[in-house]
Amino acid sequence: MAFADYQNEIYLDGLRGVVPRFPMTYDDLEPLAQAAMPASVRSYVAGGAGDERTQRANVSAFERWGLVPRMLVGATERDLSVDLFGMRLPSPLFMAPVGVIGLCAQDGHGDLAVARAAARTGVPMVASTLTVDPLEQVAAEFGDTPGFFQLYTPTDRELAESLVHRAEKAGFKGIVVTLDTWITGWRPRDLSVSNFPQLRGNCLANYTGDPVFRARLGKNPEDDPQAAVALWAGIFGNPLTWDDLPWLRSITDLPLILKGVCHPEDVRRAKDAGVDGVYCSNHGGRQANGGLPALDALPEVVEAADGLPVLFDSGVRTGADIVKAVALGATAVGVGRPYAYGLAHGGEAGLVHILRALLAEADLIMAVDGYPTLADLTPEALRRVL
Ligand SMILES: Cc1cc2nc3c(=O)[nH]c(=O)nc-3n(C[C@H](O)[C@H](O)[C@H](O)COP(=O)(O)O)c2cc1C
Ligand SMILES: O=C(O)C(=O)c1ccccc1
Repeated sequence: MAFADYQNEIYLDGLRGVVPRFPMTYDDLEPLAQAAMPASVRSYVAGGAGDERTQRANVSAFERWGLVPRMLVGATERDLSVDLFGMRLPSPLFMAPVGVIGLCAQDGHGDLAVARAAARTGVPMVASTLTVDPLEQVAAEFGDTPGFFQLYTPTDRELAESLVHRAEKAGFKGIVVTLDTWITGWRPRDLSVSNFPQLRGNCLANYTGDPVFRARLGKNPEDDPQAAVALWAGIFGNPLTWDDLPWLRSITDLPLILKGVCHPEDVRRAKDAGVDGVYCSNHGGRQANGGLPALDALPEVVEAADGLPVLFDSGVRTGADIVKAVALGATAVGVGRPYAYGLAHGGEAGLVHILRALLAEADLIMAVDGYPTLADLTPEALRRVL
């Protein structure tokens, strides 16, 4: 089935008097989703670092590129599939790791809903270390869609290894190590309400259920949740350096991807260290304000990667954005807030809708503009608008 068929489905429903339940644009979705979230979750999800200029710039960076249509191509059938670490995926789209996504669902089990949406759509989930439900239960919902585990590397190496080996055993197909969040950025929205969800004991199941974590705690986390949070806060952030990479590489044979890499020299060093992919992202503008939009870092990252897969996120809001990121060389393109909002507003069905809408739009743009495959989408397809 082509992704564009979603459009036909919606118009055919209309002939039966059925109007879509979910919004068709991010701008329409955002306020509805925010209204559906408790205030503490809303500020955490919506907010970013500083005055959020980088967060906004991530989005507006896409407006400075325009696709040039090609005619008489006959792009009646499109192929959006990609090869990623030897796996064939139906499209380049994936769901970026969002800690606290669990709390975005009305029933408080959003991680499981995301995993089920991944199974239904073929859009992979990168599951955060910070989930309401443990990684084993999340992975059990993936169906045939590959899933990736995002590691926040704790300072305790034995705990890090335990998390990675549990992820392997649970069937995850790759480990994404996030490098830009060993310390939390300055986030005025969360600071103004003095609320950081994890410090209130949320989304720590991967830790509290871990044998190494429990041994370190020396008692049942259930008996002393405050002690568990204190231990978590003490070991959460590991300021990794290049010297740690051989160890990280040695603890898994799964594809290893480094997230937060935006400088070409860092890409080259990552390659030398034997990683399988780099992930160009500025964490959706949540960590450091004043930064370059992630999209503007992408071309240099792709050049330095020199054939190594490049995952990308930060600011993707539309199908057009997916197409542009691919044209600039991304192998796979992630969304964060769009799917969190789809889930918050419409549950699993709302999330599936958002993914299908993004893919339908991307597919239809490739049809109209005459780029039938992702290989046709090169920087040549784009012009700078300003
Ligand atoms: C609420 C929230 C929580 C996040 N938690 C994580 C996380 O646990 N691990 C991680 O690597 N990135 C995390 N991110 C960053 C996303 O993976 C991604 O880089 C970012 O959301 C992309 O930008 P976008 O929201 O503009 O699409 C989080 C983002 C949001 C919005
Ligand atoms: O909020 C985030 O973006 C995030 O990934 C995170 C997770 C734990 C601590 C600090 C930030």
